[in-house]
Amino acid sequence: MTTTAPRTEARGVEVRVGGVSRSFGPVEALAPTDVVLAPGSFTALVGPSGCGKSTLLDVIAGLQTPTGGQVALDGAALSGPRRETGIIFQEAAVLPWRTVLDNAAFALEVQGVGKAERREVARETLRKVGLSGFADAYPHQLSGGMRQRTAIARVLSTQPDLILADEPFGALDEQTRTVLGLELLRVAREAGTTVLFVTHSISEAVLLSDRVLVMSARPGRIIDDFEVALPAERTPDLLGAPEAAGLVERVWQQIRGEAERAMAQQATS
Ligand SMILES: Nc1ncnc2c1ncn2[C@@H]1O[C@H](COP(=O)(O)OP(=O)(O)OP(=O)(O)O)[C@@H](O)[C@H]1O
Repeated sequence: MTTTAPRTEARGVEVRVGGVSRSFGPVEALAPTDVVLAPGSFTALVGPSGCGKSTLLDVIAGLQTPTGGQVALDGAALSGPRRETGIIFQEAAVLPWRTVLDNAAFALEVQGVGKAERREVARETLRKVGLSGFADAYPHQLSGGMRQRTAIARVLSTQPDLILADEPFGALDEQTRTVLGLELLRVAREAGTTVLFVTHSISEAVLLSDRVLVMSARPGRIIDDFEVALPAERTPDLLGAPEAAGLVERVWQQIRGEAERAMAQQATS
């Protein structure tokens, strides 16, 4: 089973979210939110459905302009999408007509990197995600987990300083998502990348993260911030440890009322 690499010197970016809010017409998705993500940290964001998690991620990605407030990366105000930010979605973003290798190299191709160089980098990232043996395969020949690994390899090929992951393993079975989550944690730590990770699974949040942020029902705001005091080397059996089980329970207690509130909201809106 995959274990976690030791943390290296962080080369990730610092993310400073200052008073960021976002409305869609009359719908206030995100209430003014402040949060700082330390360089190289791995933070999970949990909260009830529709509370504004994806909205916050999109704002940090520069894909949505906040209604109020500002995002600063290493002190510089964010004004739109940037190539150093890698985004991983639930549905593996792979191009079916390209091989795994050329999918992994795709973002570099868009950036104008020459064929030999981008293929070399892509081979290296495929090795990191355990897909070297499938470089010449096409996505339809892969399992869902392998397709998501390909999408992750594509993001890693660009050597991002920030990875934003929006329920990246939500479509996968429990065992595969645990393996892939630990892989993502390992490669992010090796590279010192800052990660913000949205998940509906509290145990996944606890297993992978340094910190778990809990959002309220819409309009979303961060109502709790738990430090995950588990050993740096993460393995699935850690979830059985009393510290982890206790933290899962505390996060769940915090989220439960919000989930009920969100469901009541959705029933009436
Ligand atoms: N483009 C949009 N136009 C109008 N409303 C939107 C838009 N995007 C999001 N919303 C609304 O903003 C709120 C927050 O949505 P968001 O997708 O950020 O929530 P979420 O926490 O990521 O949800 P889930 O966990 O179900 O994926 C929801 O009420 C949603 O309907």
